Amino acid sequence: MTHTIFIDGEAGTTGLEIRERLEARPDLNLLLLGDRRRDADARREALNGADAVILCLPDDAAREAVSMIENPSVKVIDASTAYRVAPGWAYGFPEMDAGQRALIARSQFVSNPGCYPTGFIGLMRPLVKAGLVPANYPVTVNAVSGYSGGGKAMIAEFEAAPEDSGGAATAYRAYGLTLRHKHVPEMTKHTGLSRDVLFTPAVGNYRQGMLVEVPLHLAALPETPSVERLHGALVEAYDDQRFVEVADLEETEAMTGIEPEGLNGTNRLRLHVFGDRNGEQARLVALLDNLGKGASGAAVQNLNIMLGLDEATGLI
Ligand SMILES: NC(=O)C1=CN([C@@H]2O[C@H](COP(=O)(O)OP(=O)(O)OC[C@H]3O[C@@H](n4cnc5c(N)ncnc54)[C@H](OP(=O)(O)O)[C@@H]3O)[C@@H](O)[C@H]2O)C=CC1
Ligand SMILES: CC(=O)N[C@@H](CCC(=O)OP(=O)(O)O)C(=O)O
Repeated sequence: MTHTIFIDGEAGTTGLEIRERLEARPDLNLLLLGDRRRDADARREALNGADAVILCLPDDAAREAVSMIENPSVKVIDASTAYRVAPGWAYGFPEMDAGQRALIARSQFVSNPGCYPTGFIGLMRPLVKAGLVPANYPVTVNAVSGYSGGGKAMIAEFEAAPEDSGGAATAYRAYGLTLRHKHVPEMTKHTGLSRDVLFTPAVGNYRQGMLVEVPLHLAALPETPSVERLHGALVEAYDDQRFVEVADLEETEAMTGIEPEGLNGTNRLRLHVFGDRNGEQARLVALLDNLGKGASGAAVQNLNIMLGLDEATGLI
């Protein structure tokens, strides 16, 4: 059986990556609008005629697309921030809880997680659930992303020829300085924290890949958990998961650095627990491709789950 898929936003950064992952699949038929992709009538027809639609649009355009869908049998995956904490939408992070995959499978509306939240929730949710980090703990999350995270506009900024931009793009930029980044609500809600996380993102002068970090003073946590205990909680949470892995402690102890491009082109998320020798501090670090498990890879994984296909089809 062939399923018909429509990607609204097919020519954007996320849309193009999804298209690449789906185009070669014989089990799927892609509906492409080409030059008619901004035509409201063409979009409405495609949005209601496909078996599944993936919205790769800015938030307002995603809300508009959802309002056009009248066919209750169309499965909807939204890659934007619009519905990530909205009632009636399942959060598309299948590994985050034992029942999440089944919830995604039976939902009509699934919101694809943000790239930074995928790393952060992956690290923190099991620790909060295990009681190692209290729900009201003041958590800080520091992160760096490649510039493709900012979509077409940021790619154009960073890849502009010097003669067009008046000089080379910056090497590194801290942003989100008002501390009200759009990812804070989903990061807080889906880890089970009661206090907004303090999020300090940055963008570097490389195309894709990201590191998401949480530094912890272990003595400030109940029972001063050891690095081994934090690591054990993560290992237990992701046992047998294909796309989420926890690096061995021996491996992390031998590492002298970690680079954000290490999982590019994959749908994988790797979690590390670094710690000091006295067991007083830990540095949790998630590595992922912002366009892989952080966006397009995750969308394809959710699509497979929602259509009842092998979850790994078309993914690395
Ligand atoms: N880049 C990333 O790493 C990630 C992105 N996301 C989210 O995915 C969504 C898409 O982001 P991204 O691919 O980076 O963005 P881009 O800017 O690269 O692409 C956006 C696409 O949306 C289309 N579009 C914009 N406005 C409208 C509209 N009013 N009606 C119809 N189409 C419209 C554009 O069409 P046209 O081609 O005609 O300009 C373009 O194809 C965003 O919500 C973003 O937050 C989520 C996780 C990671
Ligand atoms: C480098 C950069 O600008 N990154 C984007 C996040 C990309 C992303 O995850 O998009 P969603 O918001 O849809 O999740 C930002 O911080 O807004």
